[in-house]
Amino acid sequence: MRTIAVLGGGIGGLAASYYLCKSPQISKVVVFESSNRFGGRLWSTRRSDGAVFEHGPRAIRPAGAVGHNTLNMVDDLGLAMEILPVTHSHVASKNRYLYVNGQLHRMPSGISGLLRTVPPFSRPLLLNIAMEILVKKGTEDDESIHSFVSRRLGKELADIAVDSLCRGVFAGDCKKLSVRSCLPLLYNAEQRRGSLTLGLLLGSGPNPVVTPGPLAQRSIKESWAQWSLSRGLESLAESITEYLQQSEIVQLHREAAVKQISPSASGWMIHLEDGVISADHIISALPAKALASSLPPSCQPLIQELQDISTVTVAVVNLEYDGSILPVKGFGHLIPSSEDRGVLGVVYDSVSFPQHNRPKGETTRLTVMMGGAWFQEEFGAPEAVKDEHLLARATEVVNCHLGVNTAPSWSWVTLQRDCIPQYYQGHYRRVEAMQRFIRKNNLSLSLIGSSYDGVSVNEVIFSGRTAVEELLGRGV
Ligand SMILES: Cc1cc2nc3c(=O)[nH]c(=O)nc-3n(C[C@H](O)[C@H](O)[C@H](O)COP(=O)(O)OP(=O)(O)OC[C@H]3O[C@@H](n4cnc5c(N)ncnc54)[C@H](O)[C@@H]3O)c2cc1C
Ligand SMILES: C=Cc1c2[nH]c(c1C)Cc1[nH]c(c(CCC(=O)O)c1C)Cc1[nH]c(c(C)c1CCC(=O)O)Cc1[nH]c(c(C)c1C=C)C2
Repeated sequence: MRTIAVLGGGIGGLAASYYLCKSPQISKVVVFESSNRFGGRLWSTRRSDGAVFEHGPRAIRPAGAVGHNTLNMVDDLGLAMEILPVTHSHVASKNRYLYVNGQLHRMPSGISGLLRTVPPFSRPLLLNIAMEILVKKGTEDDESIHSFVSRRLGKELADIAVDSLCRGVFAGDCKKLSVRSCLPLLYNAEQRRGSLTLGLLLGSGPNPVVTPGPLAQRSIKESWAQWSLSRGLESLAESITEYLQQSEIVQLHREAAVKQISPSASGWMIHLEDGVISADHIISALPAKALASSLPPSCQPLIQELQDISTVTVAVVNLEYDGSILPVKGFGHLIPSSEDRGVLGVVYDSVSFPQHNRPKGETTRLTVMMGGAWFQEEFGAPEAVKDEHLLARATEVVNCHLGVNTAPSWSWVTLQRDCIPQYYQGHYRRVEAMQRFIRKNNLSLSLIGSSYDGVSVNEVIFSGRTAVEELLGRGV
């Protein structure tokens, strides 16, 4: 008879609860979420005319073990009918742009793109790739992404392409982010094969294996590059919530902020605003700093490591324009920090997912993402920044980069505060130290969510599954 408390009702906490309630070994699962809704960063607006806008994640990758795992869950939840796939041959998969020197440049792709000199790069990228095989293996146990890529592929690629990609995934600074924690595939390729090219061709070590179910098999057969859901990605969180509500062993609490957790003879006492609940084990899916502020002083070394995990704030501005206004078609464009520090990129949502456009009359939906690691220096303190200022900057970018001089017919500004953890150099050591502390002190505590081993929705869901498997493996 075991009670598991799940702290945090974002996709990480929901996924862990989903896996827990599939196990006959568990008798009770109690989920605590501080806000009035589940889903955390998964947040979709469904307008009454049928249009859908994402204020958080907008597309999930189907590939690999973590991608198959999420699709297996989607299938199990009965959401397969709602899936919106984007195949590799779709224009949104083929075309991604960089905005450099005041112009949009299509990112090189395919063999022909690598053989030619494609601006903004000054020579064919195949040369960088060919030379990479000859570069000696690094000696550091971790390195910034910028330093790693400069060393192996050249400074130009690091300054433009990799700088932009880090902004388009982590909203972060590639000179601070860790290659080992953010791009483990590339780090392992160098470690195991001495080269990225060889590592990617020959494989670079064991990966988790997940048997693809029918939907994941369909994604392979049809060559999907990304997917969303017809009612937006928040419906994944809503479906898990509905599934959990039907389970007799799950209790879901909204507006239930965890204030303090303290050890007890059998596990933990969880202190809320209006009461105390006991649990045998805690799965924390809280942001690292929120967990740090709840832990007892006896956990000081763990508290310190958790507090030291930085996060960044992203301003997300959804824009809708009447008509078809884009000069190019594709996923969107990224902006390197050398071009504009404050604006990270623009997603052309209506190209990837036209199904989310309102059904009547042609419209274009865009999302401008701003801030990230540069938020404070560009916009000031997040609590003081005005929505009108963010909206004005976003529409100015659309005008300047895409030549759109009409005003949007609809807009929405969201400030996603402290939303993407930054895995700085040495992050892997921090995670190892936290796990060591938990083991050494026999704490009945699992850490999941985006603060530790991957920020994508797939990785966060997989972290929930792994924690539950480890817990059950210990015979809880
Ligand atoms: C703008 C943006 C775009 C993104 N785009 C993509 C994308 O395209 N594809 C992709 O795969 N990923 C994307 N991501 C990343 C992904 O969405 C997140 O990393 C992931 O959703 C994080 O899930 P989580 O459960 O770890 O954290 P969260 O969603 O932050 O959940 C944590 C939960 O804990 C709750 N909480 C906090 N404190 C307490 C407390 N004291 N007591 C109780 N509850 C508490 C919070 O309210 C929250 O609900 C994006 C993220 C952002 C911000
Ligand atoms: C401009 C800012 C951002 C854009 N998306 C995100 C930010 C901060 C957040 C984000 N995007 C992706 C992920 C998940 C990563 C994963 O491993 O699945 C997250 C957290 C997906 C993604 N987006 C881009 C890339 C290269 C990736 C990685 C996966 C893939 O190759 O599909 C590029 C990209 N992101 C944004 C734009 C405008 C853009 C490129 C044109 C928006």
